[in-house]
Amino acid sequence: MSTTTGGQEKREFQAETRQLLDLMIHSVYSNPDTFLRELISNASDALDKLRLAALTEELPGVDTSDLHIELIADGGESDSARRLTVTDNGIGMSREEVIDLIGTLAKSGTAAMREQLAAARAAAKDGELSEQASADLIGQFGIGFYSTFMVADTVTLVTRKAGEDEITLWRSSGEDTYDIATVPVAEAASLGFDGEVPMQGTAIALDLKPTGGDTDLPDYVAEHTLRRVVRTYSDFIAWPIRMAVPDNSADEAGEDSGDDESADSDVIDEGPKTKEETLNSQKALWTRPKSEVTDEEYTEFYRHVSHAWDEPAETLTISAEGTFEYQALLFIPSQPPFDLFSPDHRRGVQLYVRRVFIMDDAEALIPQYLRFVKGVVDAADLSLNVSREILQQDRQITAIRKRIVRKVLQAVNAMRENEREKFDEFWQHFGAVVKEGLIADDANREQIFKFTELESTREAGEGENPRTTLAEYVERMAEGQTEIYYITGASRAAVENSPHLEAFRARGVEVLLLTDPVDEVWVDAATDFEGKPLRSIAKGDVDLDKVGTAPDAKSEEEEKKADEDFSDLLEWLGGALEDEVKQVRLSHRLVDSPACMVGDTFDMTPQLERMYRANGMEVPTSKRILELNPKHSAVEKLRSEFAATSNEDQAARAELAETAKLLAGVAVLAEGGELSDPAAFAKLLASRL
Ligand SMILES: Nc1ncnc2c1ncn2[C@@H]1O[C@H](COP(=O)(O)OP(=O)(O)OP(=O)(O)O)[C@@H](O)[C@H]1O
Repeated sequence: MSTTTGGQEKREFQAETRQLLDLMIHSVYSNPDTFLRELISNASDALDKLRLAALTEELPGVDTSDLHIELIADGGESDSARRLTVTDNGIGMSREEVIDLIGTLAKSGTAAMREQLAAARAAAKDGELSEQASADLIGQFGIGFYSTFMVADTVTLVTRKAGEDEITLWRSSGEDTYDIATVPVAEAASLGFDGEVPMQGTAIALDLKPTGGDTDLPDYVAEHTLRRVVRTYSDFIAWPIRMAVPDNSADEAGEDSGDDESADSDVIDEGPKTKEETLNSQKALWTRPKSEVTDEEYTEFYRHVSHAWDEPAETLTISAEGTFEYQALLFIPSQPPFDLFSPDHRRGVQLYVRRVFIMDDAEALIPQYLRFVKGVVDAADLSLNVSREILQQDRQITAIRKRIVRKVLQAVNAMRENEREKFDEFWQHFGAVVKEGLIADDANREQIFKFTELESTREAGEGENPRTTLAEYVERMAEGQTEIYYITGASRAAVENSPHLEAFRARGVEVLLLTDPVDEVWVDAATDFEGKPLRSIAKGDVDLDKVGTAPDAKSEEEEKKADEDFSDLLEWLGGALEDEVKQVRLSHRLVDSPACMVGDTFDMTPQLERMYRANGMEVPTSKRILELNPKHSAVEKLRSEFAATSNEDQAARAELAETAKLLAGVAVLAEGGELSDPAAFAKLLASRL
């Protein structure tokens, strides 16, 4: 909803944005300093974009001679009249961009944000979020511009998009609405902004909250505070961050200053003399040796490039000289972004060419399965005009990507070997993503397998890792076992209780329990490990005769007899259930359960079919095989009743067919599957109670 008066409007924030603002204003985030990092980071991006636009001649004639960020600290008349303004002469924003980017939360984040906020509120006492819960939320969504409301009562943004003749003012005190006004440049004064209107770029003026009281905020117009915050969080920013500071040099220079001194003396009456100082060192972090950079500097740089608020789990530096000269500074995050599995997730690292920013999210540098890796690659020999399409085919980029992949995989492996807890967290957050590499990256599959940890039926001892690598699994394989057994399914609880496992359990044979959706796919792509085939225990026939130790091994004669005894029943059932299953046979994998469903070796599992369908693909439903346990009383009863009746007795046969359908339904439920017609099954079951 909005009210319009000419170019001026009062607009309401979206519900999510309002909730977020409320969170910002009413819960004190543990580190209010970060608002300045966010503003400087945005300003730096705006300067990068302007320089790039000028380089690629999108915006010819734009002034890039003195691109910089400026902090204007105004102590005002009293504590409550202090104002800090952050300006940049970068790309600026159009009115629409201000509404879209500043007035609204990033679109991809809104739904996720809404859910998380609701969940956090539901979990909180009286709907009030704790400091930690707010910090977690802020941390996950990286709230950028809105963090200004931690320190300011009113925020005013004035901006002019490069190449446009309008200036837009946006103002809000973080409640339900914001004001927005757009005027032609010539009428900038009519905006009523009581600061300097930028003729290029953006100015963000913060009318600061008082320093005393409950909030206990630092004084963000004090020189020492601003110096400290810039040094701590933004030292590496490539653009100068300037501020006017008291100039004592004139006093020290004494008479030598001559004419200048007397010229300046006119100004002295207006207040103390100041000079512009650059507060940051501007050193690109990736050009500095790792030993000279502190962890804090890396952390802040990581937060700048990734728009994240967590700590990096690993920091990797790569440097190459010779034919392809480049440097890379890469990070493995400790927390996953909320959209890691969303198709909109932006992948890739920033690309620079000789310190000049070229593009964000250069996906050609990182494969999809390492999409969580963030950072910078600075390549010496690329054209500044390089496009995404060209990057995809560039030999140098291919070589860099290969090296990055190798380095990241090595780092993950080292983490597993040396830092168990860190690896556990990494695997919990990113394991399912890395496993996509088992499908997509044949060349590195072996390397990925080294640290791919999977759940299994093995009972881990106290303090032991409950997951296993394939190499560890192979070492423990039972006597006579030549294949790696696994079962896939929707959850551990579902697969763990699946009837398919019974014979394996009885023989003490370990089975991998694979419950990530991606597992369904990589097991088909990576058909073996160290020459041992991977084998689904829910597909094909299993022959466990020579594997492990059977508690009640049946002799060949016994098996032959069972086959003979059941052959008529099985044949008849094949016909009676032909709409539901493609075959009915006796099982070698059941011990306690009466029946289970299996697929043919190359059939898709029902979960995989569902996954493909969820992704909009058309997949026919493949019929499965019903296996019966001849030792189970229900199956034995079915056999004897079948033997005691004839085909002529239609009512009796219909009843037997129903019993078989019940068994088939039970088999699906037991593996945690979905019945094709639950209502019919329920009705049938109820009629037998
Ligand atoms: N000084 C600025 N100049 C030009 N555009 C800006 C400026 N500040 C913000 N923006 C635009 O507004 C967008 C939103 O900024 P905001 O800080 O809220 O989020 P962000 O930086 O994109 O990401 P995150 O929320 O993850 O920090 C930016 O992406 C940018 O397009």
